Amino acid sequence: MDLELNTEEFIIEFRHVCKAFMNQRETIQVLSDIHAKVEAGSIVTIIGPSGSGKSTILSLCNLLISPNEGDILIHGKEVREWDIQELRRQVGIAFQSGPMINGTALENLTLPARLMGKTLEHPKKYMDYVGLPEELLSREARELSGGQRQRLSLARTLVNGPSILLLDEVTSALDSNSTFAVEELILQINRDQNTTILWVTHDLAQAERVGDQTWLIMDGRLIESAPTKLFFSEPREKLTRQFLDLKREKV
Ligand SMILES: Nc1ncnc2c1ncn2[C@@H]1O[C@H](COP(=O)(O)OP(=O)(O)OP(=O)(O)O)[C@@H](O)[C@H]1O
Repeated sequence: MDLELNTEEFIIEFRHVCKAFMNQRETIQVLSDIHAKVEAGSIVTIIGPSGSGKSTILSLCNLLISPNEGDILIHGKEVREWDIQELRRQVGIAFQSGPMINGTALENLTLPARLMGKTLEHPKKYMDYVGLPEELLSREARELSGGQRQRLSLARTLVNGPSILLLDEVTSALDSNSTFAVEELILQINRDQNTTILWVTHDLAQAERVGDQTWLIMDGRLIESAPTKLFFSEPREKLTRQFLDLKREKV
């Protein structure tokens, strides 16, 4: 993995970002005036009700979709000014479903390197990182269990040595042991390489365990952004207190 230490203070900046989706009948406003900064090397956990716009925030950061209004700066440069391949090398993304191409686990793992015209030197290292046995490399990716596929997907994201990692519910398909192992792995990557992480999760305990900063998104708005410990112990906003109370009642 490349070791690229970030030296700037803020690695991601959202400047009054709005996103709407249009279908034939209507325009659906999904994000409204998201204005926030992310410190280099930090882990931001993003929580909020289903459909509130959390995944949309991630998709904007590596230009899977574009904002309708506002700017998103990555390393100080607006996303739409980036060379798309370079942006996606810098900004890795991993999803809950761990989508795979047809082929072996090795072919999946080496895909990002091959797309960059490179060879992946030590595939076993990545398998070790994510707690998968080397023997799985020769297996068809579609034959792997959901949990194994997720870990492979995460390993594949790490191959380019991204300075930013976007994680969308990456542990929700895993059992609790695997969840802790993957969390530990992600924290290790964050520590070792100063990787900045935006981590969408439904699991409040996880958000509290792993976050430096936590954001609550509701109805496409950033309701509260605070250091994680404070966010959970002394939330400022009434909506945050209500959301946390509701979620805790359900546990
Ligand atoms: N490509 C799209 N076209 C139209 N609507 C979309 C599109 N992507 C997302 N949406 C809508 O935007 C809203 C926010 O979706 P998003 O996936 O960001 O929410 P979320 O907070 O991540 O939800 P969940 O926690 O359930 O994953 C939803 O109403 C969703 O239906």
